[in-house]
Amino acid sequence: MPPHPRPRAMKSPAPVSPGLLEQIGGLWSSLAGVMLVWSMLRPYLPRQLLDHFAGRFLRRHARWLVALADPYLTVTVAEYDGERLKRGDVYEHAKAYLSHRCARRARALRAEPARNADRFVLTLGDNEEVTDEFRGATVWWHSVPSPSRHHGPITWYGGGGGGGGVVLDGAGRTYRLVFHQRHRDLVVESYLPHVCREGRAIMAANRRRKLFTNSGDRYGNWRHVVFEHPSTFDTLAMDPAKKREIMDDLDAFRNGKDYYARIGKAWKRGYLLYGPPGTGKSTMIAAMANYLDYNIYDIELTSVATNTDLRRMFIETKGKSIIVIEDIDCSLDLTGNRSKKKPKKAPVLVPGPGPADDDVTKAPPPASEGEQSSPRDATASKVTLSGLLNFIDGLWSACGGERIIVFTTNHVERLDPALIRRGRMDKHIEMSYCCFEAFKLLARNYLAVDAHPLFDDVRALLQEVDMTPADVAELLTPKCAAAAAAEDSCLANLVKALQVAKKATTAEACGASCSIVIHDDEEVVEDE
Ligand SMILES: Nc1ncnc2c1ncn2[C@@H]1O[C@H](COP(=O)(O)OP(=O)(O)OP(=O)(O)O)[C@@H](O)[C@H]1O
Repeated sequence: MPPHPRPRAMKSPAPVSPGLLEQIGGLWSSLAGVMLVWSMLRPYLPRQLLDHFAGRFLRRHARWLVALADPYLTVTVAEYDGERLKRGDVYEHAKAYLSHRCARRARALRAEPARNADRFVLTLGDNEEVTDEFRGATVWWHSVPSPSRHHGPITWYGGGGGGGGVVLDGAGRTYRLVFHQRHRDLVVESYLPHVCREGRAIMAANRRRKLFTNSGDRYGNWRHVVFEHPSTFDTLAMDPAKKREIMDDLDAFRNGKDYYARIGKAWKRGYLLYGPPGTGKSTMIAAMANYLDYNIYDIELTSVATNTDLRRMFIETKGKSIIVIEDIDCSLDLTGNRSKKKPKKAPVLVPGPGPADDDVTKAPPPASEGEQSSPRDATASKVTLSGLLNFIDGLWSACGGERIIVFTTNHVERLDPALIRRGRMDKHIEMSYCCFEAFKLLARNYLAVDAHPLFDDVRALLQEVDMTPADVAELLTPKCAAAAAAEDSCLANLVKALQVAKKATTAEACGASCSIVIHDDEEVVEDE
Protein backbone atom coordinates (compact mmCIF):
# COMPACT_ATOMS: atom_id res chain seq x y z
CA MET A 1 0.00 0.00 0.00
CA PRO A 2 -0.54 2.29 -1.71
CA PRO A 3 -0.94 0.05 -4.73
CA HIS A 4 1.59 0.30 -7.49
CA PRO A 5 0.33 0.92 -10.98
CA ARG A 6 1.12 -1.90 -13.32
CA PRO A 7 4.37 -1.38 -15.27
CA ARG A 8 3.72 -0.58 -18.91
CA ALA A 9 4.91 -2.99 -21.63
CA MET A 10 8.28 -2.01 -23.16
CA LYS A 11 8.13 -0.55 -26.68
CA SER A 12 10.98 0.18 -29.15
CA PRO A 13 11.74 3.98 -29.28
CA ALA A 14 10.13 5.84 -32.23
CA PRO A 15 12.45 7.99 -34.48
CA VAL A 16 12.37 11.74 -33.55
CA SER A 17 10.99 13.87 -36.39
CA PRO A 18 12.85 17.11 -37.45
CA GLY A 19 9.58 19.11 -36.84
CA LEU A 20 9.55 18.08 -33.17
CA LEU A 21 13.20 19.09 -32.74
CA GLU A 22 12.32 22.50 -34.17
CA GLN A 23 9.42 22.91 -31.70
CA ILE A 24 11.61 22.01 -28.74
CA GLY A 25 14.21 24.54 -29.90
CA GLY A 26 11.49 27.22 -30.09
CA LEU A 27 10.28 26.39 -26.58
CA TRP A 28 13.77 26.76 -25.17
CA SER A 29 14.31 30.13 -26.79
CA SER A 30 10.92 31.40 -25.46
CA LEU A 31 11.82 30.18 -21.96
CA ALA A 32 15.20 31.90 -22.21
CA GLY A 33 13.41 35.11 -23.22
CA VAL A 34 11.06 34.93 -20.22
CA MET A 35 14.00 34.34 -17.88
CA LEU A 36 15.83 37.34 -19.32
CA VAL A 37 12.82 39.66 -18.88
CA TRP A 38 12.28 38.29 -15.33
CA SER A 39 15.91 38.95 -14.30
CA MET A 40 15.66 42.53 -15.65
CA LEU A 41 12.36 43.27 -13.87
CA ARG A 42 13.12 41.53 -10.58
CA PRO A 43 15.23 44.32 -8.91
CA TYR A 44 12.31 46.76 -9.39
CA LEU A 45 9.53 44.52 -7.92
CA PRO A 46 8.55 44.83 -4.17
CA ARG A 47 9.94 42.11 -1.88
CA GLN A 48 6.47 40.93 -0.52
CA LEU A 49 5.12 40.50 -4.02
CA LEU A 50 8.09 38.33 -4.96
CA ASP A 51 7.75 36.19 -1.81
CA HIS A 52 4.03 35.76 -2.33
CA PHE A 53 4.44 34.77 -5.95
CA ALA A 54 7.32 32.36 -5.27
CA GLY A 55 5.43 30.71 -2.35
CA ARG A 56 2.25 30.11 -4.35
CA PHE A 57 4.13 28.95 -7.40
CA LEU A 58 6.18 26.42 -5.47
CA ARG A 59 3.26 25.14 -3.45
CA ARG A 60 1.10 24.61 -6.50
CA HIS A 61 3.81 22.83 -8.39
CA ALA A 62 4.86 20.70 -5.43
CA ARG A 63 1.26 19.38 -5.18
CA TRP A 64 1.25 18.76 -8.90
CA LEU A 65 4.51 16.82 -8.71
CA VAL A 66 3.28 14.74 -5.74
CA ALA A 67 0.04 13.91 -7.57
CA LEU A 68 2.08 12.91 -10.63
CA ALA A 69 4.31 10.60 -8.62
CA ASP A 70 1.52 9.17 -6.43
CA PRO A 71 -1.99 9.53 -7.90
CA TYR A 72 -3.63 7.55 -5.05
CA LEU A 73 -5.72 9.17 -2.34
CA THR A 74 -6.34 7.83 1.16
CA VAL A 75 -9.32 8.01 3.47
CA THR A 76 -8.87 6.73 7.00
CA VAL A 77 -11.67 5.49 9.20
CA ALA A 78 -10.66 5.38 12.87
CA GLU A 79 -12.19 2.99 15.39
CA TYR A 80 -12.63 5.72 17.97
CA ASP A 81 -13.84 9.18 17.21
CA GLY A 82 -14.67 12.06 19.51
CA GLU A 83 -11.36 11.64 21.36
CA ARG A 84 -11.95 7.99 22.19
CA LEU A 85 -15.21 8.52 23.99
CA LYS A 86 -17.05 6.09 21.81
CA ARG A 87 -16.48 3.83 18.88
CA GLY A 88 -17.24 5.50 15.57
CA ASP A 89 -20.35 4.46 13.67
CA VAL A 90 -18.56 4.75 10.32
CA TYR A 91 -15.91 2.34 11.54
CA GLU A 92 -18.57 -0.15 12.65
CA HIS A 93 -20.34 0.12 9.30
CA ALA A 94 -17.10 -0.28 7.36
CA LYS A 95 -16.17 -3.29 9.49
CA ALA A 96 -19.52 -4.98 8.86
CA TYR A 97 -19.32 -4.19 5.14
CA LEU A 98 -15.79 -5.55 4.82
CA SER A 99 -16.53 -8.74 6.72
CA HIS A 100 -19.49 -9.37 4.46
CA ARG A 101 -18.03 -8.31 1.11
CA CYS A 102 -14.31 -8.80 1.26
CA ALA A 103 -13.32 -11.05 4.16
CA ARG A 104 -13.75 -14.12 1.94
CA ARG A 105 -10.78 -12.93 -0.12
CA ALA A 106 -8.59 -11.99 2.86
CA ARG A 107 -5.92 -14.29 4.23
CA ALA A 108 -5.61 -12.94 7.79
CA LEU A 109 -8.93 -12.87 9.61
CA ARG A 110 -10.31 -12.32 13.08
CA ALA A 111 -13.32 -14.27 14.38
CA GLU A 112 -16.05 -12.49 16.38
CA PRO A 113 -19.29 -13.97 17.79
CA ALA A 114 -22.38 -13.64 15.58
CA ARG A 115 -26.12 -13.31 16.31
CA ASN A 116 -26.52 -17.03 16.27
CA ALA A 117 -24.48 -18.30 19.21
CA ASP A 118 -23.19 -21.24 17.16
CA ARG A 119 -21.69 -19.02 14.49
CA PHE A 120 -19.12 -16.30 14.22
CA VAL A 121 -18.31 -13.41 11.92
CA LEU A 122 -14.95 -13.05 10.21
CA THR A 123 -13.43 -9.58 10.01
CA LEU A 124 -10.18 -8.34 8.49
CA GLY A 125 -7.11 -9.25 10.52
CA ASP A 126 -4.42 -6.71 11.34
CA ASN A 127 -2.41 -5.46 8.36
CA GLU A 128 -4.65 -7.34 5.97
CA GLU A 129 -5.48 -5.80 2.61
CA VAL A 130 -8.43 -6.53 0.32
CA THR A 131 -9.72 -5.02 -2.91
CA ASP A 132 -13.26 -4.03 -3.74
CA GLU A 133 -14.90 -3.04 -7.01
CA PHE A 134 -17.54 -0.34 -7.30
CA ARG A 135 -19.02 0.84 -10.61
CA GLY A 136 -15.87 -0.06 -12.49
CA ALA A 137 -13.48 1.51 -9.93
CA THR A 138 -11.07 -0.56 -7.86
CA VAL A 139 -10.41 0.46 -4.25
CA TRP A 140 -8.16 -1.07 -1.63
CA TRP A 141 -8.96 -1.48 2.07
CA HIS A 142 -6.19 -1.95 4.57
CA SER A 143 -6.69 -2.81 8.25
CA VAL A 144 -4.13 -0.94 10.39
CA PRO A 145 -3.68 -2.16 13.96
CA SER A 146 -3.24 0.07 16.98
CA PRO A 147 0.49 0.92 17.11
CA SER A 148 0.73 0.66 20.89
CA ARG A 149 -1.32 -0.20 23.92
CA HIS A 150 -0.83 3.32 25.25
CA HIS A 151 -4.09 5.25 25.23
CA GLY A 152 -3.41 8.52 23.54
CA PRO A 153 -5.24 11.03 21.44
CA ILE A 154 -6.10 10.80 17.77
CA THR A 155 -4.55 13.55 15.72
CA TRP A 156 -5.92 14.48 12.34
CA TYR A 157 -3.79 16.08 9.70
CA GLY A 158 -4.91 17.63 6.49
CA GLY A 159 -3.09 16.43 3.43
CA GLY A 160 -2.42 17.73 0.00
CA GLY A 161 -2.16 15.68 -3.13
CA GLY A 162 -2.15 12.30 -1.49
CA GLY A 163 -5.11 13.13 0.77
CA GLY A 164 -5.54 13.51 4.53
CA GLY A 165 -4.96 10.96 7.23
CA VAL A 166 -4.80 10.22 10.88
CA VAL A 167 -1.96 9.73 13.30
CA LEU A 168 -2.84 6.98 15.69
CA ASP A 169 -1.48 6.90 19.17
CA GLY A 170 -2.78 3.65 20.53
CA ALA A 171 -6.37 4.67 19.78
CA GLY A 172 -7.72 1.47 18.30
CA ARG A 173 -7.68 0.10 14.78
CA THR A 174 -8.04 2.05 11.57
CA TYR A 175 -9.24 1.15 8.11
CA ARG A 176 -7.40 2.88 5.31
CA LEU A 177 -9.18 3.17 2.00
CA VAL A 178 -7.00 3.87 -1.03
CA PHE A 179 -8.22 4.76 -4.52
CA HIS A 180 -7.08 6.54 -7.64
CA GLN A 181 -7.61 10.29 -7.64
CA ARG A 182 -9.75 10.09 -10.78
CA HIS A 183 -12.35 8.19 -8.66
CA ARG A 184 -12.42 10.85 -5.96
CA ASP A 185 -15.99 12.02 -6.60
CA LEU A 186 -17.28 8.50 -7.07
CA VAL A 187 -15.75 7.33 -3.79
CA VAL A 188 -16.73 10.33 -1.70
CA GLU A 189 -20.21 10.82 -3.06
CA SER A 190 -21.32 7.27 -3.83
CA TYR A 191 -18.98 4.56 -2.59
CA LEU A 192 -18.60 5.66 1.06
CA PRO A 193 -22.35 6.21 1.55
CA HIS A 194 -22.86 2.80 -0.08
CA VAL A 195 -20.45 1.22 2.45
CA CYS A 196 -22.30 2.85 5.36
CA ARG A 197 -25.69 1.82 4.06
CA GLU A 198 -24.71 -1.78 3.42
CA GLY A 199 -22.78 -2.01 6.69
CA ARG A 200 -25.77 -0.74 8.66
CA ALA A 201 -28.06 -3.29 7.04
CA ILE A 202 -25.60 -6.12 7.71
CA MET A 203 -25.24 -5.04 11.33
CA ALA A 204 -29.02 -5.00 11.77
CA ALA A 205 -29.26 -8.52 10.35
CA ASN A 206 -26.41 -9.80 12.55
CA ARG A 207 -27.49 -7.95 15.66
CA ARG A 208 -27.88 -10.00 18.80
CA ARG A 209 -29.69 -8.28 21.59
CA LYS A 210 -27.44 -7.87 24.61
CA LEU A 211 -27.86 -7.43 28.33
CA PHE A 212 -25.06 -5.27 29.71
CA THR A 213 -24.14 -4.93 33.34
CA ASN A 214 -21.52 -3.11 35.36
CA SER A 215 -22.14 -5.27 38.40
CA GLY A 216 -18.97 -6.09 40.30
CA ASP A 217 -16.78 -3.76 38.23
CA ARG A 218 -15.44 -0.85 40.26
CA TYR A 219 -14.30 0.98 37.13
CA GLY A 220 -17.71 1.05 35.53
CA ASN A 221 -16.88 -1.17 32.58
CA TRP A 222 -19.77 -2.79 30.79
CA ARG A 223 -19.84 -6.54 30.34
CA HIS A 224 -22.58 -8.31 28.50
CA VAL A 225 -24.37 -11.55 27.80
CA VAL A 226 -26.79 -12.32 25.01
CA PHE A 227 -30.26 -11.20 26.03
CA GLU A 228 -32.73 -14.05 25.63
CA HIS A 229 -35.62 -13.27 27.97
CA PRO A 230 -38.84 -14.74 26.52
CA SER A 231 -41.20 -12.13 28.03
CA THR A 232 -43.34 -10.20 25.55
CA PHE A 233 -46.40 -8.00 25.80
CA ASP A 234 -48.39 -11.09 24.85
CA THR A 235 -47.24 -12.90 27.98
CA LEU A 236 -47.37 -9.87 30.29
CA ALA A 237 -50.43 -9.99 32.50
CA MET A 238 -51.93 -6.57 33.10
CA ASP A 239 -54.96 -4.50 32.28
CA PRO A 240 -55.21 -4.64 28.45
CA ALA A 241 -56.03 -0.93 28.09
CA LYS A 242 -52.99 0.01 30.14
CA LYS A 243 -50.84 -2.37 28.14
CA ARG A 244 -52.05 -0.90 24.85
CA GLU A 245 -51.30 2.60 26.12
CA ILE A 246 -47.72 1.60 26.98
CA MET A 247 -47.19 -0.05 23.60
CA ASP A 248 -48.51 3.03 21.81
CA ASP A 249 -46.19 5.18 23.88
CA LEU A 250 -43.22 3.01 22.92
CA ASP A 251 -44.21 3.16 19.25
CA ALA A 252 -44.45 6.94 19.40
CA PHE A 253 -41.01 7.07 20.97
CA ARG A 254 -39.42 4.71 18.48
CA ASN A 255 -40.80 6.65 15.52
CA GLY A 256 -40.31 10.05 17.12
CA LYS A 257 -36.87 11.05 15.87
CA ASP A 258 -38.18 14.00 13.84
CA TYR A 259 -40.66 14.96 16.52
CA TYR A 260 -37.96 15.17 19.20
CA ALA A 261 -35.73 17.16 16.86
CA ARG A 262 -38.58 19.56 16.10
CA ILE A 263 -39.40 20.30 19.73
CA GLY A 264 -35.71 20.55 20.65
CA LYS A 265 -35.65 17.64 23.11
CA ALA A 266 -33.11 14.87 23.38
CA TRP A 267 -34.47 11.64 21.93
CA LYS A 268 -34.92 9.77 25.20
CA ARG A 269 -37.78 8.89 27.50
CA GLY A 270 -37.96 8.02 31.16
CA TYR A 271 -40.25 5.34 32.60
CA LEU A 272 -40.87 4.86 36.28
CA LEU A 273 -42.27 1.40 37.11
CA TYR A 274 -43.53 1.13 40.65
CA GLY A 275 -45.52 -1.40 42.61
CA PRO A 276 -45.20 -4.27 45.08
CA PRO A 277 -42.70 -7.11 44.52
CA GLY A 278 -43.89 -9.70 42.03
CA THR A 279 -46.15 -7.44 39.99
CA GLY A 280 -44.01 -7.75 36.87
CA LYS A 281 -41.68 -4.72 36.74
CA SER A 282 -38.66 -6.69 35.54
CA THR A 283 -40.92 -8.71 33.26
CA MET A 284 -42.21 -5.47 31.75
CA ILE A 285 -38.65 -4.27 31.00
CA ALA A 286 -37.87 -7.51 29.18
CA ALA A 287 -41.12 -7.19 27.22
CA MET A 288 -40.22 -3.60 26.28
CA ALA A 289 -36.76 -4.66 25.07
CA ASN A 290 -38.23 -7.48 23.02
CA TYR A 291 -40.92 -5.24 21.59
CA LEU A 292 -38.51 -2.48 20.55
CA ASP A 293 -35.59 -4.80 19.75
CA TYR A 294 -33.34 -2.75 22.04
CA ASN A 295 -30.37 -3.74 24.19
CA ILE A 296 -30.61 -3.45 27.96
CA TYR A 297 -28.00 -1.74 30.17
CA ASP A 298 -28.67 -2.78 33.74
CA ILE A 299 -26.87 -0.34 36.03
CA GLU A 300 -25.95 -1.47 39.51
CA LEU A 301 -25.58 1.99 41.05
CA THR A 302 -23.76 0.79 44.14
CA SER A 303 -20.99 -0.50 41.85
CA VAL A 304 -20.45 2.91 40.25
CA ALA A 305 -17.68 4.74 42.07
CA THR A 306 -18.32 8.36 41.08
CA ASN A 307 -20.60 10.60 39.08
CA THR A 308 -17.87 10.86 36.47
CA ASP A 309 -17.93 7.09 36.05
CA LEU A 310 -21.70 7.19 35.75
CA ARG A 311 -21.48 9.78 32.99
CA ARG A 312 -18.81 7.82 31.15
CA MET A 313 -20.88 4.67 31.37
CA PHE A 314 -23.82 6.53 29.92
CA ILE A 315 -21.74 7.82 27.01
CA GLU A 316 -20.59 4.30 26.29
CA THR A 317 -24.13 3.03 25.92
CA LYS A 318 -25.40 2.83 22.36
CA GLY A 319 -28.65 4.07 20.89
CA LYS A 320 -31.64 1.73 20.71
CA SER A 321 -31.18 0.76 24.31
CA ILE A 322 -33.01 0.65 27.61
CA ILE A 323 -30.97 1.82 30.57
CA VAL A 324 -32.33 0.29 33.75
CA ILE A 325 -31.79 1.07 37.42
CA GLU A 326 -33.80 -1.47 39.41
CA ASP A 327 -34.94 -0.86 42.97
CA ILE A 328 -33.67 2.68 42.79
CA ASP A 329 -34.86 3.42 46.32
CA CYS A 330 -32.40 0.78 47.55
CA SER A 331 -29.45 2.03 45.53
CA LEU A 332 -28.78 5.44 47.00
CA ASP A 333 -30.21 7.98 49.36
CA LEU A 334 -32.16 9.72 46.65
CA THR A 335 -33.94 12.09 48.95
CA GLY A 336 -30.89 14.39 48.84
CA ASN A 337 -30.93 16.72 51.84
CA ARG A 338 -34.68 16.84 52.10
CA SER A 339 -35.15 13.82 54.28
CA LYS A 340 -33.34 11.93 56.96
CA LYS A 341 -34.76 8.66 55.66
CA LYS A 342 -32.17 5.95 55.13
CA PRO A 343 -31.95 3.67 52.10
CA LYS A 344 -32.81 0.00 52.56
CA LYS A 345 -29.44 -1.45 51.65
CA ALA A 346 -27.63 1.64 52.94
CA PRO A 347 -24.69 1.98 50.56
CA VAL A 348 -22.37 4.87 51.29
CA LEU A 349 -23.65 8.14 49.94
CA VAL A 350 -22.59 11.70 49.54
CA PRO A 351 -25.59 13.90 50.14
CA GLY A 352 -26.26 17.24 48.58
CA PRO A 353 -26.11 18.70 45.10
CA GLY A 354 -22.65 19.91 43.99
CA PRO A 355 -20.99 19.60 40.65
CA ALA A 356 -20.97 16.12 39.20
CA ASP A 357 -17.22 15.98 38.62
CA ASP A 358 -16.11 17.17 42.00
CA ASP A 359 -17.56 14.28 43.84
CA VAL A 360 -14.46 12.18 43.42
CA THR A 361 -12.63 14.40 45.81
CA LYS A 362 -15.41 14.73 48.35
CA ALA A 363 -14.84 13.02 51.64
CA PRO A 364 -17.72 10.80 52.68
CA PRO A 365 -19.75 12.25 55.52
CA PRO A 366 -19.15 10.83 58.97
CA ALA A 367 -21.25 7.79 59.73
CA SER A 368 -24.22 8.63 61.84
CA GLU A 369 -25.61 6.56 64.64
CA GLY A 370 -26.91 3.23 63.51
CA GLU A 371 -24.70 3.19 60.42
CA GLN A 372 -21.61 1.80 62.13
CA SER A 373 -22.37 -1.66 60.82
CA SER A 374 -21.93 -0.53 57.21
CA PRO A 375 -18.47 1.06 57.17
CA ARG A 376 -17.88 3.79 54.61
CA ASP A 377 -14.73 2.49 53.01
CA ALA A 378 -12.80 3.79 50.04
CA THR A 379 -14.55 1.43 47.65
CA ALA A 380 -18.05 2.74 48.42
CA SER A 381 -20.04 4.50 45.72
CA LYS A 382 -19.92 8.28 45.74
CA VAL A 383 -22.69 8.76 43.23
CA THR A 384 -25.01 11.54 44.31
CA LEU A 385 -28.53 12.57 43.53
CA SER A 386 -27.17 15.48 41.48
CA GLY A 387 -24.99 13.05 39.54
CA LEU A 388 -27.99 10.92 38.81
CA LEU A 389 -30.07 13.90 37.70
CA ASN A 390 -27.22 14.91 35.44
CA PHE A 391 -27.13 11.40 34.05
CA ILE A 392 -30.82 11.51 33.24
CA ASP A 393 -31.12 14.90 31.65
CA GLY A 394 -27.83 16.80 31.73
CA LEU A 395 -26.14 17.89 28.54
CA TRP A 396 -24.36 14.56 28.18
CA SER A 397 -27.57 12.64 28.35
CA ALA A 398 -28.46 13.92 24.87
CA CYS A 399 -25.56 12.25 23.10
CA GLY A 400 -26.46 9.28 20.95
CA GLY A 401 -30.24 9.45 21.28
CA GLU A 402 -32.91 6.77 21.17
CA ARG A 403 -32.53 5.68 24.75
CA ILE A 404 -35.15 4.77 27.28
CA ILE A 405 -34.31 5.11 30.96
CA VAL A 406 -36.28 2.93 33.36
CA PHE A 407 -36.31 3.13 37.14
CA THR A 408 -38.12 0.52 39.18
CA THR A 409 -39.10 0.77 42.81
CA ASN A 410 -41.33 -0.91 45.36
CA HIS A 411 -41.55 2.34 47.32
CA VAL A 412 -42.26 5.28 45.08
CA GLU A 413 -42.89 7.48 48.11
CA ARG A 414 -39.23 7.18 49.12
CA LEU A 415 -37.94 8.84 45.96
CA ASP A 416 -37.03 12.49 45.72
CA PRO A 417 -39.69 14.35 43.72
CA ALA A 418 -36.92 15.94 41.62
CA LEU A 419 -35.86 12.52 40.42
CA ILE A 420 -39.23 11.41 39.16
CA ARG A 421 -40.81 14.63 37.99
CA ARG A 422 -42.29 14.64 34.47
CA GLY A 423 -39.61 15.45 31.96
CA ARG A 424 -37.22 13.15 33.77
CA MET A 425 -39.46 10.18 34.31
CA ASP A 426 -42.01 10.99 31.63
CA LYS A 427 -44.28 8.05 32.20
CA HIS A 428 -45.20 6.67 35.62
CA ILE A 429 -46.58 3.14 35.41
CA GLU A 430 -48.10 1.49 38.41
CA MET A 431 -47.66 -2.28 38.33
CA SER A 432 -50.47 -3.47 40.51
CA TYR A 433 -52.00 -6.62 41.90
CA CYS A 434 -53.59 -9.13 39.58
CA CYS A 435 -56.90 -8.06 38.07
CA PHE A 436 -59.33 -10.46 36.37
CA GLU A 437 -58.13 -9.53 32.85
CA ALA A 438 -54.55 -10.24 33.87
CA PHE A 439 -55.62 -13.54 35.43
CA LYS A 440 -57.37 -14.56 32.18
CA LEU A 441 -54.16 -13.98 30.25
CA LEU A 442 -52.16 -16.02 32.77
CA ALA A 443 -54.75 -18.82 32.60
CA ARG A 444 -54.48 -18.85 28.82
CA ASN A 445 -50.68 -18.84 28.88
CA TYR A 446 -50.19 -21.30 31.72
CA LEU A 447 -53.16 -23.65 31.28
CA ALA A 448 -54.38 -22.95 27.75
CA VAL A 449 -57.91 -22.27 29.01
CA ASP A 450 -60.08 -19.31 28.03
CA ALA A 451 -63.13 -20.23 30.08
CA HIS A 452 -63.88 -22.40 33.12
CA PRO A 453 -66.67 -22.68 35.70
CA LEU A 454 -64.26 -21.44 38.40
CA PHE A 455 -63.56 -18.20 36.53
CA ASP A 456 -66.54 -16.49 38.18
CA ASP A 457 -65.20 -17.32 41.65
CA VAL A 458 -61.77 -16.04 40.70
CA ARG A 459 -63.27 -12.80 39.35
CA ALA A 460 -65.25 -12.17 42.56
CA LEU A 461 -62.30 -12.98 44.82
CA LEU A 462 -59.77 -10.87 42.89
CA GLN A 463 -62.01 -7.87 43.46
CA GLU A 464 -61.62 -8.32 47.20
CA VAL A 465 -58.12 -9.77 47.57
CA ASP A 466 -54.72 -8.46 46.55
CA MET A 467 -52.60 -11.17 44.97
CA THR A 468 -49.57 -10.46 42.78
CA PRO A 469 -49.35 -11.84 39.24
CA ALA A 470 -46.24 -13.72 40.41
CA ASP A 471 -48.31 -15.59 43.04
CA VAL A 472 -51.16 -16.24 40.61
CA ALA A 473 -48.70 -17.49 38.00
CA GLU A 474 -47.12 -19.83 40.52
CA LEU A 475 -50.50 -21.29 41.51
CA LEU A 476 -51.42 -21.78 37.86
CA THR A 477 -48.22 -23.67 37.08
CA PRO A 478 -49.03 -27.40 36.75
CA LYS A 479 -46.66 -29.23 39.06
CA CYS A 480 -46.63 -32.29 36.86
CA ALA A 481 -46.53 -31.92 33.10
CA ALA A 482 -48.44 -35.16 32.53
CA ALA A 483 -51.23 -34.38 34.99
CA ALA A 484 -54.61 -34.73 33.31
CA ALA A 485 -57.08 -31.91 33.89
CA ALA A 486 -54.31 -29.74 35.35
CA GLU A 487 -56.51 -26.71 34.86
CA ASP A 488 -59.14 -28.03 37.28
CA SER A 489 -56.67 -28.62 40.11
CA CYS A 490 -54.69 -25.42 39.47
CA LEU A 491 -57.79 -23.24 39.32
CA ALA A 492 -59.28 -24.92 42.38
CA ASN A 493 -56.07 -24.31 44.24
CA LEU A 494 -56.05 -20.68 43.18
CA VAL A 495 -59.61 -20.24 44.41
CA LYS A 496 -58.66 -21.82 47.74
CA ALA A 497 -55.61 -19.58 48.10
CA LEU A 498 -57.72 -16.51 47.35
CA GLN A 499 -60.35 -17.58 49.89
CA VAL A 500 -57.68 -18.09 52.55
CA ALA A 501 -56.15 -14.73 51.74
CA LYS A 502 -59.59 -13.16 52.02
CA LYS A 503 -60.17 -14.72 55.43
CA ALA A 504 -56.72 -13.62 56.55
CA THR A 505 -57.43 -10.08 55.46
CA THR A 506 -60.76 -10.10 57.29
CA ALA A 507 -59.20 -11.63 60.39
CA GLU A 508 -56.38 -9.10 60.31
CA ALA A 509 -58.91 -6.33 60.04
CA CYS A 510 -60.63 -7.59 63.19
CA GLY A 511 -57.36 -8.21 65.04
CA ALA A 512 -57.40 -12.04 65.14
CA SER A 513 -54.23 -14.05 64.48
CA CYS A 514 -54.16 -16.12 61.34
CA SER A 515 -51.46 -17.56 59.13
CA ILE A 516 -51.57 -19.15 55.72
CA VAL A 517 -49.41 -22.04 54.60
CA ILE A 518 -49.24 -23.32 51.04
CA HIS A 519 -47.71 -26.78 51.12
CA ASP A 520 -45.65 -28.28 48.29
CA ASP A 521 -48.46 -30.68 47.38
CA GLU A 522 -50.51 -27.61 46.41
CA GLU A 523 -52.98 -28.06 49.25
CA VAL A 524 -53.86 -24.70 50.72
CA VAL A 525 -54.10 -25.12 54.49
CA GLU A 526 -55.36 -22.59 56.92
CA ASP A 527 -53.91 -22.51 60.47
CA GLU A 528 -55.88 -20.59 63.03
N1 LIG B 1 -47.55 -9.02 35.13
C1 LIG B 1 -46.99 -10.21 34.97
N2 LIG B 1 -47.23 -10.95 33.89
C2 LIG B 1 -46.69 -12.15 33.73
N3 LIG B 1 -45.88 -12.71 34.63
C3 LIG B 1 -45.62 -12.04 35.75
C4 LIG B 1 -46.14 -10.75 35.97
N4 LIG B 1 -45.71 -10.31 37.16
C5 LIG B 1 -44.95 -11.26 37.66
N5 LIG B 1 -44.87 -12.30 36.83
C6 LIG B 1 -44.14 -13.54 37.07
O1 LIG B 1 -43.52 -13.40 38.33
C7 LIG B 1 -42.10 -13.45 38.25
C8 LIG B 1 -41.51 -12.28 39.05
O2 LIG B 1 -41.91 -11.07 38.44
P1 LIG B 1 -40.97 -9.79 38.33
O3 LIG B 1 -39.58 -10.12 38.73
O4 LIG B 1 -41.16 -9.18 37.00
O5 LIG B 1 -41.61 -8.87 39.44
P2 LIG B 1 -41.05 -7.48 39.98
O6 LIG B 1 -42.23 -6.59 40.11
O7 LIG B 1 -39.94 -7.01 39.15
O8 LIG B 1 -40.53 -7.91 41.40
P3 LIG B 1 -39.44 -7.15 42.32
O9 LIG B 1 -40.02 -5.84 42.69
O10 LIG B 1 -39.29 -8.08 43.48
O11 LIG B 1 -38.21 -7.05 41.50
C9 LIG B 1 -41.76 -13.34 36.80
O12 LIG B 1 -40.73 -14.21 36.46
C10 LIG B 1 -43.03 -13.75 36.07
O13 LIG B 1 -42.99 -15.12 35.81
